[in-house]
Amino acid sequence: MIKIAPSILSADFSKLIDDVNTVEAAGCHMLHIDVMDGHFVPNITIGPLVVNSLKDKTKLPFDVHLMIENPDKYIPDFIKAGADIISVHSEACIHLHRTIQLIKQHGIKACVALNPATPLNVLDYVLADLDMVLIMTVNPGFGGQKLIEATLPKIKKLSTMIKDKGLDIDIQVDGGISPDNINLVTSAGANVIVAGSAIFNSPNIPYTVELMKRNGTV
Ligand SMILES: O=C(CO)[C@H](O)[C@H](O)COP(=O)(O)O
Ligand SMILES: [Fe+2]
Repeated sequence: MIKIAPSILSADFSKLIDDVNTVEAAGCHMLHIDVMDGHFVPNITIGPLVVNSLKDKTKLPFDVHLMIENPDKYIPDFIKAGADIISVHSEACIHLHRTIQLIKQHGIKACVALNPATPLNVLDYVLADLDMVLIMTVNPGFGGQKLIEATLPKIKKLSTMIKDKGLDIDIQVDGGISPDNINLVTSAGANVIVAGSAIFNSPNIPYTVELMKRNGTV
């Protein structure tokens, strides 16, 4: 079964909790929270204070996508704020193994995100420690971009790698995904689908979520 993770990057921040309640009622599975620092990516979004303010207002698990330099410094703050799974970018981690252990020591799930140009072999010696791998299908930094189709063979290759090793690891994809192209990523092997603009800019969010589930079923 695929899981839908709406990205609040495209929500209306002036009524954030209403938008969160809408996607929860629409049957989404987790809340994707994009954290950007203006250094690792050319955009600035939200920090632990905002994450914490949402925590007791929804039952959705918090999937925190850290697009920041030096993530080790902020991981404990995001865990205290309510993160249930944290994604760090391999490109931002000098000591990737240590960072993964830091997340897991706190008893939450760990995920490594890879930019479109980053090869899968950065995962060679850490894959078995992960709960999820995030394959970016756009260059991180902004919502509303077009899916880069060159990332599709990478999803497929990762799916084969995971099966060949007998591991149980989710494959998340993020960027440019809509009801019209979700089948491309799910048929390649992705099972956790992030969507920001396709969901929050939709005039009928429950219908769009339903369509994503239906079109994404392989
Ligand atoms: O991590 C991200 C951008 O760096 C966002 O999660 C992603 O872009 C979602 O937005 P959209 O579905 O509109 O592409
Ligand atoms: Fe994201």
